Amino acid sequence: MTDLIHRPILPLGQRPRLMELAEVGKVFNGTVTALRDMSLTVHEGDFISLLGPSGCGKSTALRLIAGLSTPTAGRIRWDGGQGAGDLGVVFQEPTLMPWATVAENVFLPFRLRGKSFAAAKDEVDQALSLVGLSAFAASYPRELSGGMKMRVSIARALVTNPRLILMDEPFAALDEITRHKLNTDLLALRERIGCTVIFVTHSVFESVFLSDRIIVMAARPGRVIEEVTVTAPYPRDEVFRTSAEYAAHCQVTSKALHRAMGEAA
Ligand SMILES: Nc1ncnc2c1ncn2[C@@H]1O[C@H](COP(=O)(O)OP(=O)(O)OP(=O)(O)O)[C@@H](O)[C@H]1O
Repeated sequence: MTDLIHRPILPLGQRPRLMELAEVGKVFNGTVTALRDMSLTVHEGDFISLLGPSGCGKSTALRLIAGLSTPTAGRIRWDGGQGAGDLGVVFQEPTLMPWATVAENVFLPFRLRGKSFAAAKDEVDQALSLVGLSAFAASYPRELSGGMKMRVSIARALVTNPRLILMDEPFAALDEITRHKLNTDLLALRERIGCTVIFVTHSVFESVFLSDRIIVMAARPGRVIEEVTVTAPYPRDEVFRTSAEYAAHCQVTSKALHRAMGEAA
């Protein structure tokens, strides 16, 4: 079986640069400044959360990085250039094709590139195994719970072995227990394949649990206010979630978010 590449995750400060945003801005219709002057360097292995109130430009930033929208100012640059399959995207809705099986849904990024199912089967099997859904390859989305649908969406995002996975509030619509479980599983997945993630969330608790870097943003206009580093080591699990260390990081991040929300434009 072709292995999805395992990329080693180096300690913060030693990671090679993957891509960067340099003074990136987005103005809609010449009037709405969705994002102003965002600079961010992403390193291989980073788990970065974009955290902020509604309207601070989190989704806009993600869409710009995904190439779904073009900046009106600044530049986005990938070290070594950006190739096909370098990006995987997970949205809040799993956006699965209801008429296709789980395996066919995960195969989609390859189908769009003209690859046959037979040629991609190893990767599809392995992605499904990574999200714990091997037994459901032949099932249809309607047969799955909300959490399982989201796992399919994650498998689809990582099946091409992307250098960067973008996740836009993927667990926001799920109940808290499922959300905690998927948070833990996402970190376990990261340990196994060494992926780089940019994750959009409204939740201080979720951002601290998952990330080693939290970019705190403010609205009107959308902009970065400060960066919080979460130094707690990985792997993180339910023990970490109930630890004093976790509570302390949540407090620091919460204060940063309050500063961001209190700032005048
Ligand atoms: N296509 C668009 N046309 C006009 N304005 C837009 C468009 N997309 C976003 N905006 C505006 O840009 C600002 C930032 O929106 P964005 O969706 O990036 O924020 P967000 O932080 O992701 O918010 P939420 O947490 O509510 O999803 C908002 O004021 C929004 O109304």
